[in-house]
Amino acid sequence: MNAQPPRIHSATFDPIPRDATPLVVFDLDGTLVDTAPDLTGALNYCLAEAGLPSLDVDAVRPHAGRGARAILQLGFSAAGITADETCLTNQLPRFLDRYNAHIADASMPFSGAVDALERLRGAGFKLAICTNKMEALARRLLVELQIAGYFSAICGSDTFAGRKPDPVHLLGTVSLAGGSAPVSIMVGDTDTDMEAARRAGLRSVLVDFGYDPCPAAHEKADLVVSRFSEIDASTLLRLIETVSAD
Ligand SMILES: O=C(O)COP(=O)(O)O
Repeated sequence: MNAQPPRIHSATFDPIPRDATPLVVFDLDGTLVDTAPDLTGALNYCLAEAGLPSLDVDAVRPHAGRGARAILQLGFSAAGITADETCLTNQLPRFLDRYNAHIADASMPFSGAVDALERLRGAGFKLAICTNKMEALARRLLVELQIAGYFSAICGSDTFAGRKPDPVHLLGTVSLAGGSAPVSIMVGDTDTDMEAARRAGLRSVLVDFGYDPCPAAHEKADLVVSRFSEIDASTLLRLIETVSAD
C-alpha cells in the first residue's frame, strides 16, 4: 500500500502541523462493533445463575454502551429487583469472566465498518480505538474479529487516569497513536463520545445507528452519519479543515 498521507495545507489553516497525519479515533461498542449480543449473553448467564428471567438483545442494546454494571442493573431491575452496589460488585467478576470467554461469539463489526477502516488506512489516515471497555477486553475483541492490526493505539477505560468523557482518555489515545488533536476526529455513538471530543478539542462524527444517539449527542456532533460509506477521506479532511476556520 503506497498511498501518501493526505496533507493538511498549513498556509491557510495554521496552526495545523504541515506534515501531520490525520487520525480517526473510533469508539468500539455501538460504533465499530455490535457487541450487544455477547454482552446480552453474559448478562443472561448471570441472571440464570440468580434464577431470574433472561432479557432479549433488543432490550439490552440501548444500554450496551454504558458498561457492565449498568447492564447488570438493567437485568436485575427488569426482574423487579433493585441491585445495590454490593450485589453489582458480586456479579461483576462473573459477568466479565463469561463475557471474556464469549466476547466474539456473535459480536460483529457493523455493516461497512471494515471497508471504512481499509479505505481510511489506504488514504493515509492513522486509526485508533478509545473505548470505555477495559483495554484487555477491547484488545481481545479486536484480535478475535481480526481487525486489531488496523489500529496504532487501543485504549480502554483503565489505560489512563480518566475515561471518556474525561479528555485525558482521548488525548492520551491521540498521543499513543502518534497523532495530533487538531488533525484528529472522534467517531462515536453516544453523548459520552461527543462530549469527550468536545473537551479534548477534536472534531466529532456521530453514527446514528449506534446504541444511544440521543439529542444531546446530535447537538454536539460536527457531523452525523447513518452508514459507514459516508465516512470517507475527503469528508473527514473537510471536517478537519474547519477546525481553524471556526
Ligand atoms: O463498555 C463501555 O462502557 C462502553 O464502551 P464504548 O466506549 O466502546 O462504547
